[in-house]
Formats: sequence, C-alpha cells, structure tokens
Amino acid sequence: MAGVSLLPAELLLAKRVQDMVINGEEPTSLFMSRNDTKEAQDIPSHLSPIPIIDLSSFSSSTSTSEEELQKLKSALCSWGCFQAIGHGIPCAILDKIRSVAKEFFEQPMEEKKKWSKSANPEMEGYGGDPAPEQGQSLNWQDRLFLSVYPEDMRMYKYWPENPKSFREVLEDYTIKMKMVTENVSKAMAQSLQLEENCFQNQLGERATLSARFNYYSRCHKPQLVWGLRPHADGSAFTIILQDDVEGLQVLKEEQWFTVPTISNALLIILGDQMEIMTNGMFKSAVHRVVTNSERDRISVAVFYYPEKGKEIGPEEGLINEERPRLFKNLTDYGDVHFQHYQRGMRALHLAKV
Ligand SMILES: O=C(O)CCC(=O)C(=O)O
Ligand SMILES: [Fe+2]
Repeated sequence: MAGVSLLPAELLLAKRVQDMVINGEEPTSLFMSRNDTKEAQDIPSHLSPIPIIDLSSFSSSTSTSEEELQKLKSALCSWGCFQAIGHGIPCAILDKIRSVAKEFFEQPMEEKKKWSKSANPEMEGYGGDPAPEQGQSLNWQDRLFLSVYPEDMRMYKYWPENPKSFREVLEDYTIKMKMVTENVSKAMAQSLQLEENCFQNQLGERATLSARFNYYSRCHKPQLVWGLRPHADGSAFTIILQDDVEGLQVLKEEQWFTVPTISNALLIILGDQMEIMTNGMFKSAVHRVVTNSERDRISVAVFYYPEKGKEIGPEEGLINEERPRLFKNLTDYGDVHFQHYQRGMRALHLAKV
C-alpha cells in the first residue's frame, strides 16, 4: 500500500493486538489493507462444500476402497484441502489443546511476555508476525510459534509454563500430529497410485513439525482488516484445528469459501511443497482469515515441512509425456516462501522449470 510507513520492528513487537483491543484502541492504518470491492463474493460456511473425508477408511488394517481414494484425490486436485474426520485423535485431546491455548492467551501480558520471541525476524515464541516489508499490512493477530518435532529441535525457553499442563498437552498433541502426517501422506500417495511411503521418504526422517497458536481478537473494522492476509502455506501440508468461531476462508475458482467449524475435524490444507511433489496434480490452497466484531477466535496450525537441507521434487511416477515435469527439485523452499510472504507474494513460480 502506497504511503504506509512502518513502525520500527521493536515497537511492533512490543504492542500486541489483544492489548490494543483491551485498551479500546482502533486498528491503525498499518492494519488496513482489506478492500473487497473488486473481489469475489464470500460464500458462507453452510454453502461451502469443502470435502469431508473419513481417514479411518485409509487405516492399514482394512483395504481401502477405490471410491474413498478417488474422493481424496478429487478433493486435493480441486480444493487443495479437506476436513478430516475419523483421524483417531480423541475429542478430549482436541479440547485440551484448544483449552491450553485459550488459557495461555487469556493471561496477563506480563506472563505471556516471558515467552516472547527475542528479535525480529526470529520466528519462535510469543508475539506478532515478524514485521513485514515496507508497504505490507499487519495481521490482526497474535501468535505463539513453537518447533515441536523432532524433539531435539524444541526450544523450551519459548514453551509456556502456564497453564501448568501446557507442555504436556502440546507434547501429546505432537505425537498425534505425527501420526496424522504419516496416515495422510500414505493415503495421498495411494490415491495417486504411488508407493505409499514416497512423500515421507522425500520429506526425510527428520521432517519437521511446528505449531502456531493463532489468536484473532475481535475487531471493530472487519471490512478493512485481515486476521491473516491471503497466502498459501510453504509447508508440504498444514493441519488446522479451529475453535467454534468461523474466520478461515479458502479460495477456489475466484470465490472465498468459509470453512465450517466442526468440533472434531482437522482441516488438512496443502502447501506449495505438496503441489511440487505431485508435479502440480494436487493444489496448494490459497487461504485467509477474516476478522469479526463480536468474538475472539483461536486456531492451532501444525506445519509439516521437509527436513532441513533435504531435496524434494516431483515424483517420477507423475512425470510423463502428457504431464511433463512442471517443477524443479529444490531444498529449503520454506525460506524463499517466507521472504516472498513478507512482500505479499507467492513463491511457487520460482520452483517452475
Ligand atoms: O487460523 C486459521 O484458521 C488459519 C491459520 C493459517 O492459515 C496459518 O497459520 O498459516
Ligand atoms: Fe496458512
């Protein structure tokens, strides 16, 4: 946006959106970039046909029906996302992670600040998005970002000690998320008639998981302010747990579909690296979060990335005469993805041959 100047990073990091709301402050121009006039219409959640897929039908003990595999493939080719049910995670565990997230953000600022990220552009810890580049607006959001897997990559200095059960609950949730990444990666491979471990092999034994707890405070100017600006993730895929407040929207054929909140579902959303590995068969879904003036919203996003330094590229089985290779092999795509996100751009074109 022309004419918008940025505050120094320290000032931005010192000021949390949640505090602004509590103090009755209005969003400043730094937060305002939403302008829907030229844009496609939003589709409300009750009219959003985002596919719902029962992952229990892909468990290794039963033979998966062709129909289920087709349904998964079609969801990922056309939407780049689906709502996963039957994922094997007890509701109590989903409720626990939502509840420690809520308790964490509802604490006084002095407590939360103990876990603040130290310096821009450091990612881990409590704070806002790293200050974006000149001209990019800020998200109406606070977050807590933590590496959770492999275990030796955890930086416990950023893991809250309050609420008391936070660490234990996140450790349990990580184990469950690891299981979901394995099951989903296998099912995706099968749906494309590939060897079931192919994506996991590409991502490496030390493929990483990081958890981002997002807190979107209510906002008096929802028509002007993004909870999270439109973007595609740089991950292979991301697993999103929502609470009961809507806000997440997915782009398909120039329409923004609101993702329904289903209490026991996990939204699996593909990132650019899965589009690359499937040679463009599966789509990385562009998504955004809108704000509302009534209620605060919390989500927990777990990002599944390749191991640092591991080369990934299109599966050989998906390259042929009709579908020539669309993408190069590359390493650490997440870094270039992030630099582009900071400038309000996508990076996927850089991966094209
Ligand atoms: O809050 C959400 O539902 C989505 C979060 C998201 O897209 C992200 O953290 O990348
Ligand atoms: Fe995202």
